[in-house]
Amino acid sequence: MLVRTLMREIPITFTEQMKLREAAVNINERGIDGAIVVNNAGIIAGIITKSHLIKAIAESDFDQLAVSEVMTRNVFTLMDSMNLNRQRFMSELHKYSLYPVVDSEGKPVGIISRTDLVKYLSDHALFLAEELRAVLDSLHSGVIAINEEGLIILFNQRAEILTGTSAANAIGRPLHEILSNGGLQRVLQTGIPELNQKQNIGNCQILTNRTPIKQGNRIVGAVATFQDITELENVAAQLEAVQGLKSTLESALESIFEGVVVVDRNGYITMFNRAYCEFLDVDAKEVIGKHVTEVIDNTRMHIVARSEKSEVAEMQQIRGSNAVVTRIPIMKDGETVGAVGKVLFEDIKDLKMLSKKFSHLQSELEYYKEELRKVQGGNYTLENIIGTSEKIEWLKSIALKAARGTSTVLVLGESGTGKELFAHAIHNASLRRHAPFIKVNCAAVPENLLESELFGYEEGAFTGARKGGKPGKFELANGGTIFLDEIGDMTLGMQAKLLRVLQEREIERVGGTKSVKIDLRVIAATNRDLEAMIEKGEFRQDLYYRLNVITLQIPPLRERSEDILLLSKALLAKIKMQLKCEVEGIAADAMDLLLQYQWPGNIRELENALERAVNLMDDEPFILPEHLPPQLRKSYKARENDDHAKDLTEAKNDAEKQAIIKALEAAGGNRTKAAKILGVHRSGLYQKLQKYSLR
Ligand SMILES: Nc1ncnc2c1ncn2[C@@H]1O[C@H](COP(=O)(O)OP(=O)(O)OP(=O)(O)O)[C@@H](O)[C@H]1O
Repeated sequence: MLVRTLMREIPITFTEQMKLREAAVNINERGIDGAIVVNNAGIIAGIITKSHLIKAIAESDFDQLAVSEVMTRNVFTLMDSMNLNRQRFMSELHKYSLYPVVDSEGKPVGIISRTDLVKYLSDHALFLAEELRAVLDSLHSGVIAINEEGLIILFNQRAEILTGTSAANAIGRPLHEILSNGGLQRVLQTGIPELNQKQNIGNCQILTNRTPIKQGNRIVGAVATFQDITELENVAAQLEAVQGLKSTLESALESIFEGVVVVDRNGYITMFNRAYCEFLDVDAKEVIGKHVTEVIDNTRMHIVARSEKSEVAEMQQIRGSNAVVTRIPIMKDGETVGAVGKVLFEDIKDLKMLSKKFSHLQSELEYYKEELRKVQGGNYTLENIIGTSEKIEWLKSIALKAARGTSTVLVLGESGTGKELFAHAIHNASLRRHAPFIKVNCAAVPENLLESELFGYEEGAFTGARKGGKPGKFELANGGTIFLDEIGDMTLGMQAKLLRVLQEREIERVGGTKSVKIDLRVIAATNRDLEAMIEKGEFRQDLYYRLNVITLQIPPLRERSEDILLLSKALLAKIKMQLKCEVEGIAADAMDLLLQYQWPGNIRELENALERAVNLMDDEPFILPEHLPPQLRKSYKARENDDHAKDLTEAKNDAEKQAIIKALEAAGGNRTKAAKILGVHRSGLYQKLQKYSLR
C-alpha cells in the first residue's frame, strides 16, 4: 500500500517507467525475491535480494546514509552471482535515480525515491529492532552476543538478572570483563557450537548453548543463551532422592517374608509385594491398579484406607486359610490417604506352631535359669526340704511362720543337717524373695577381712583399697536377707559390731564417715554350742539374745531315721541326673545299712555315700551293700554286737525326757522355772524340748 502511494507521489516520465519495467521484468525473469534499487533521480542503482536489503539497512547508519554504497556492493555481488553485465548496469545506474519495488514474487509493484525508500525502510527497521528487543527481553533465557572483536553487542534483561550487570554497562565491553567463563570467546574462535553446557553464575546453575554467528562462511560473532536450571536441578535432586527411597522401600518390601499390600484412599492397589503374590499365586503387574476387593478375599483394606483405626492381628479367611493380618491406615497431614496391610501368618497353624516353639523355648529358659541358680548356690524352698518326720514337719511350719515376719532367725544343728537349706527356704517363702539372699561364711573369711567384707569400705580406707570403695555384704543384702553361716566362729570384736548393726539397723563403711540405713533380715547359723561358748566367754550373750528370736534346731539324721528312706531316694534321683547314669534303686540289704548308720555327717554324708556307691557300681541295677562305704558295714556289725549300749542310750534319753516332764509339771509349765529346777540354761531346756518333741 505504502509503495503504491509512494509511486503516485513520485513524478516519473513515461520513458523512465518503461525503463524501470524493463529492468523489473529482467529481475523477475531470473526469479529473484528482491527489489531493483534506483537512485534519487530514479536511475536504477542495482538490484538487491530481500535478505541483503534488510541486512544493508540494519548495518547502515541512517543519519549519514551510505545506502548507495552498500547497495552498490551488494548489487555487484548479486550481479556476479547472476552473471549480469556489470558495465551495462553501471551505465543504467547513472541514468536513473529511482528505486523500483517488486513484490515477493518478483513482480514490479512501483518505484520509490531514494529518500522515501530510506525513510520507509528505516521506519520499518526501527520497528523491527524494537520488536526484536522486546522479544529478547521477554525471554526467560539470558542472551548475550559478542561481535568479531569479542565485544558484547547484545545483553538482554534476563542476562542482566543472571549476571547482576546492566546492559548499559555490559554492551561494548569485552566479554571477559563481565563473565569469567570464556566459552563464548572460544566458540568465536573455533566456530564450533557448544550445546547444553552446565555452569554456575553466582548461586545459579545455568544451562548454556553457545553458537557462532556466521555471515556466509565468516564468523562475525557468537551468541549464548543461558537458562537458569537451579530450581530444575533442585527438583531433579529431590526426585532422585525420592526415587532412591522408593526403590529402597520397594526392595525392602520385596525381600520380607510377610505379604504386604498397599492401597490408595479408594482401595485401589498401589503396591503388592512378592510374598503376597506367591501366597495368592498372582502376578503383581496384574493386580496393581485393581480394587483390593477383586484380589484379596474378605479384605477390609478399602475400609481401613478411609478410617483412622488400625486393625491388628485380625483373622481373615484367604483362599481357605485362616490368615492373621494387620491393616494400618496411612496418614498424611492428618488425613488418611491409603492403607498398608500385612499378612503376619498365612495360616493360624503357623502361629500355633510358633507359640509352641515359644513356650518350648521358655521352658528351656526356665530350666537353664534353674540350673544357673543351682550353680550360684542353690535356691531352695520349703518344698525342697525332704522329710516327713514329725520333727521336720514341725520345723517347716515354724520356718513358714518365721518367713512371714522379719525377725532374726537362729538355725542350730550339726554339720550337714540342712541349716543353709532352711535359711534359703525362709528367704524364698518371705516377701523378700525377689531381693538378694547374701551368704557370708564367717569361718571362711579371714578375721582381718571380715569387717570390710561385711561393712564394705571407702576409697583409701586402707592400702590396697579399691578405687571408689566397695559395698559390703550388708549393703548388698539391703532389702533382702543376709545369712551369717558359722556365726559361732566370729570374733568377739566382730560380734560387737554385728550387735550394733542389729540394734541400730545402720552400717558405716570402713574408713567412712556417714551411716547408711539398711533394711534386712538376718539369719544366722552354727553347729557350735553357743550357750557353752557364752559360759566360756567366747560368745556375747547380748548378741545371742538378739539372734535367738526364732530358733530352729535342726535334728541330726539319726534322730529322724524315718526320713532316711525318702532322703536316700531323692538324693539318688538327684545323683542319677547329675551323673547321667542308670540306677534302678537301692537293694533292701543296702537300705538296711543306710537306716541303721548313725550319720555323723548327716545328710551331706548320706549324699556322698550314695554318690560313691553309684560310681562303684558295674552293671548292677541296684546299689548293693558292697557299694556303700566300709564304715557303714562296720557299724552294722558293731551295732549287732552292742545292743546293750544301745539300750543304755535309750534308757538315758527316756530318763532325761521324764525328768523334763516332771520339772515342767512342777513349774506349772513355766520353762524358765523348769530350767532352774533342772539346773540347766533356759535355751538348753528349749533344745531338749525340741529333741523330745515336747511342745
Ligand atoms: N531336708 C533335706 N532335703 C534334701 N536335701 C537336704 C536336706 N537337708 C540337707 N540337705 C542336703 O544336704 C547338704 C547339706 O545341707 P546344708 O548345707 O544346708 O547343711 P548345713 O547344716 O548348712 O551344713 P554346714 O553346717 O556344714 O554348713 C546339702 O546338699 C543339702 O542339699
